[in-house]
Amino acid sequence: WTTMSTTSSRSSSALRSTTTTTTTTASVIDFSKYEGLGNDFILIDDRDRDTPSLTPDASEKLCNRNFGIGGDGVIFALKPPSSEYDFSMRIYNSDGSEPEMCGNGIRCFAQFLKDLGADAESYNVDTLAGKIIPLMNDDGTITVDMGEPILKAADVPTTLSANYEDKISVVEQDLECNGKNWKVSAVSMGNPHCIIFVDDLENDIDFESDGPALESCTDAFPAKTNVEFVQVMSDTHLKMKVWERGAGPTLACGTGTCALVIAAIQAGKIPSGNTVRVTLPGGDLFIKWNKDTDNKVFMTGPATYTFSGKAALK
Ligand SMILES: N[C@H](CCC[C@H](N)C(=O)O)C(=O)O
Repeated sequence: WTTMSTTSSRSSSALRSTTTTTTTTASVIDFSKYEGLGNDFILIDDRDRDTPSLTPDASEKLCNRNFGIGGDGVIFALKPPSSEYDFSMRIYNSDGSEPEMCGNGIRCFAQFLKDLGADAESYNVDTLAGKIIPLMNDDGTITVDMGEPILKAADVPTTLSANYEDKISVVEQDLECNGKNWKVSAVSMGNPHCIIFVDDLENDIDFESDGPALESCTDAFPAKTNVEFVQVMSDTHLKMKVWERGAGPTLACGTGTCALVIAAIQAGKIPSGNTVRVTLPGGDLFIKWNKDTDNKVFMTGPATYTFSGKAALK
């Protein structure tokens, strides 16, 4: 893909014009855009590769909403590491950092595969958070087996002390950050989440200030963290706002929604055993934690194609 720009100049001695042609050659990539409750991703078909075809830096540039395509991250569909899997998924956040997993992203990933012609009902996907299994529902939603929550403090990772159930879970522990004292719960879904329960989402937090401060509170979260502020509406309905690690304020966070339901149950704010509706800025997700059986977390929600195109790599 080249742009031809010609400039002509007229020499003082003659009216001959000289044309110099400059060409700007940049490689061009094919992409598709998908979103899950407004958490939007650039999807790249790298199914013939083991590793992403784009660097974190190129991905960050593509996520720029003025100078690039725009997105909360770039997701790569890669060949599987073994016959145990159908595909591998890798993701870069919009700041170029690489998280272990992405809940809205894996639904978009599954829809992308379906639109590329894969016709399975479910997929075994290899991720940095382990095996994740999206199931395509007849109504167009996607239910994802997100695996088991990670509650052991050292594995989240968090330095906050464990204080619950065999002293492995971090539930409503004290943390001072951004000049405020917080009650923090810490859960990982492969990626770390700092969960804070508030009485009033709109008035109890200074989101644009508290969010980034907690995200980067590496004393408590050595790998930084996603931050979910949660208001309990009923035993089966929660409301949340999310400040994501490496992406900032997003309209939805699937792993964060799973994590906050786990934290709400661990903290005794809602009973276990139900499917919980979580209202995010971008819409609702439905979460079920099989706490007393296989300990797996299931998330159900939409994944929507928005557009495809070609983009210049800068
Ligand atoms: N920003 C997250 C990754 C994306 C997670 C979120 N978009 C989701 O839907 O789970 C992190 O650095 O852990």
